[in-house]
Amino acid sequence: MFSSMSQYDSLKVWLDGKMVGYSEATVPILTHSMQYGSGIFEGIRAYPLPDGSAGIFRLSDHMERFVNTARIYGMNLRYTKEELEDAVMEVVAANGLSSCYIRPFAFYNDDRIGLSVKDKKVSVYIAAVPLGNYFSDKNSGIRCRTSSWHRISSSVLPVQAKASGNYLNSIIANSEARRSGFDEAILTSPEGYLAEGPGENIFLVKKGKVLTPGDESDILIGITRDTVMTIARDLGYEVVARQIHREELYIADEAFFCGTAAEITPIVEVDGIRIGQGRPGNVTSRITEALYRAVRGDTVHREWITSVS
Ligand SMILES: CCC[C@H](NCc1c(COP(=O)(O)O)cnc(C)c1O)C(=O)O
Repeated sequence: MFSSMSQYDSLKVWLDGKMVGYSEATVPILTHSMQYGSGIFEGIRAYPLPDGSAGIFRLSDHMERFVNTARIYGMNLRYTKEELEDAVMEVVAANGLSSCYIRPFAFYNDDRIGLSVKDKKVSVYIAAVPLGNYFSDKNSGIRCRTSSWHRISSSVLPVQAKASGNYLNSIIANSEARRSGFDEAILTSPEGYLAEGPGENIFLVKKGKVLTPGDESDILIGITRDTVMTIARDLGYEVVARQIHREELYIADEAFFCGTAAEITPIVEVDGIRIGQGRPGNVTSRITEALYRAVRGDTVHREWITSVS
């Protein structure tokens, strides 16, 4: 028998418009999205603000991507972006979490066998859970390997949609990296250009310039990536989004992942080759400090913060 106990049992979840206890939010085991990876989701962080309230970071941008992902897959969410933003705020408030990771999820809540999604009910839930560092050795930097699996191509699946099925590509790459003794994978395109991590976007620093794969790359257009590009420009760095050859990783002065869960995680080694000094670089540290201030609402970008008390 599966254990019904979970570390989240005390939490409340928003499910199809109602707040329910975590252990009541269950679905039949033959549910379509459990069988075929047809769910869609978001990952959002809230950080404690000086007044003790929770500051949800770039809520509107995340929920816009969520509704866009549903649109790409033709899923009828039955809720507007604004209604879902209110629901996110309700979940954070109901759980009294000033610092948390928020997971909106939409899925085909129907357990009839078969791939077709026609006439299948779409359910939406929103959970908020405590989350610390995504990588345990985040501060000292992580060791990565380029994956033997390429990033999914937008000719195969919509890479700008945050859909569960995309994460099989992420999982197989991350598993290969971990099995071979590394902390994370770095995925490239079939042509050998840099793409991103399994759950993160990637940046390089070279001669003071901040580089990241361009929007035309097969990557999820990350919200933290956009934040980092804005912060880097605010700090006076030239930011270049372009196609990046894999080998540019090996000669970079600095490299780092960014994402809602990963925040900014320095990369100090790739495929056994030390990046820069083999420790987090100065540009990475300056951007990290500025992000730390931004998510706590004490910089010019107050529009990024939605406060929930
Ligand atoms: C398991 C997925 C976790 C999720 N990954 C986010 C993510 C990012 C960064 O996007 P953003 O900055 O908008 O978060 C980039 N690329 C991929 C494939 C991602 O899954 C996260 O919450 O960070």
